[in-house]
Amino acid sequence: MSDDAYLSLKDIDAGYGRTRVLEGIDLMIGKGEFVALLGASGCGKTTLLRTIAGFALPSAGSIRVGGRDVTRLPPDKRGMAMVFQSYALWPHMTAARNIGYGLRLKGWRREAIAARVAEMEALLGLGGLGGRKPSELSGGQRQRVALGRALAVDPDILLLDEPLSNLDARIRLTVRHEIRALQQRLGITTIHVTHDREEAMVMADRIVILDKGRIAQLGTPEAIYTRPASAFVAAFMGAENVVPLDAACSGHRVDIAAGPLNRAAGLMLDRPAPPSGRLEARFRSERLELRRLDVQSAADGGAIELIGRVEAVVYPGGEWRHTVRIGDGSVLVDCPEALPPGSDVLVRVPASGLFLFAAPADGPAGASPSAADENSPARERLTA
Ligand SMILES: Nc1ncnc2c1ncn2[C@@H]1O[C@H](COP(=O)(O)OP(=O)(O)OP(=O)(O)O)[C@@H](O)[C@H]1O
Repeated sequence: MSDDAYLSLKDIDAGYGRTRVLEGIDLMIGKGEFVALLGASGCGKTTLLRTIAGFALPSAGSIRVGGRDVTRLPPDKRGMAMVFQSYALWPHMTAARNIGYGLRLKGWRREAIAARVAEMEALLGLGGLGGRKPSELSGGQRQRVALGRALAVDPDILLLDEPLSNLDARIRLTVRHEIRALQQRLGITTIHVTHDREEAMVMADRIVILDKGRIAQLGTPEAIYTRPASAFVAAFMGAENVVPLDAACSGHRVDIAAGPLNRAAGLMLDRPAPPSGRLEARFRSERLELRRLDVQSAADGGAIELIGRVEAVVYPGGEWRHTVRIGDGSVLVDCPEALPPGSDVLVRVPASGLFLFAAPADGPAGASPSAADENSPARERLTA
């Protein structure tokens, strides 16, 4: 995706008044691609979408579509259509008139509009509902009317601003698959703003992770999930367990010194290791092993072993979720069998599920040996 990008953003800065929201955004999107913009509330997702749409002007940079510079063009000259979070349907108009709204603005003839509206109603499963006002439709139906209005004008690019966030959880699951299937059938280039990680994962070809107005990572769902480029992306993609470790690293090799919170370990990573020194280790709560500390086991390498004590155990469904105190922090560990609170345990994290980053100067937010509770198993090992 380089020279043949269909939509290309080059060095975009944008904001409101003197507040800068987006900084140096470079983004290339291929024709027919579905890209999700994912990030925490306030990181600039909607601002980026509005800038692409032409509702906000960038203070620097350029936007091109199919080789044409659209940076200064008004929204209706960009060949794009947007579906808003609130749907923004006209309440006094029927579903059919809402769908045909953009066509009327373009001066289409009445019969041509009726034919196109009928086509959209059939495409979106709205048959028989065209005569209803938005207030007489369910949330999912309103959302489809909004989508119909956007697609009716046959845009080159479809922009979706959290269109599923007002739907209840069950309907969202169906609608996300419907939108993705429709997008693939029509082959329409689509940018979808969401703060729902799973929604981005199941819908998009590629995901852009935004952090404070900058692109933190851009890649396929699988690449971002399995190879997060930073501690921020790892945490955002669910690797929220964090412990500090001291390691000597070289190439892909990581040798972790025994510490109050962990046993010694030697790992070969499938990616280059971070620089030697204090590391921030991140991992998800799944695909871990939880063992009683007093049960002897042969260390088979390929994993780090953390020393902790079970504080709480709950059953959210599927596996038991343990809160394990490690030093003065805690991690969540899911496993098929429950170990009771108070159990001294080893948490095994396989190298394949471990993300290592240089620790920030002010230290990671997770467990720290310095403040380890006097009675913790970690402390016992330290003083043994
Ligand atoms: N019209 C505005 N005037 C001034 N500041 C604004 C305006 N709209 C948004 N902002 C600010 O710009 C920043 C980015 O907002 P934006 O709506 O793009 O974030 P977002 O990632 O879409 O958030 P959310 O997920 O909560 O919708 C926020 O700090 C927000 O307060």
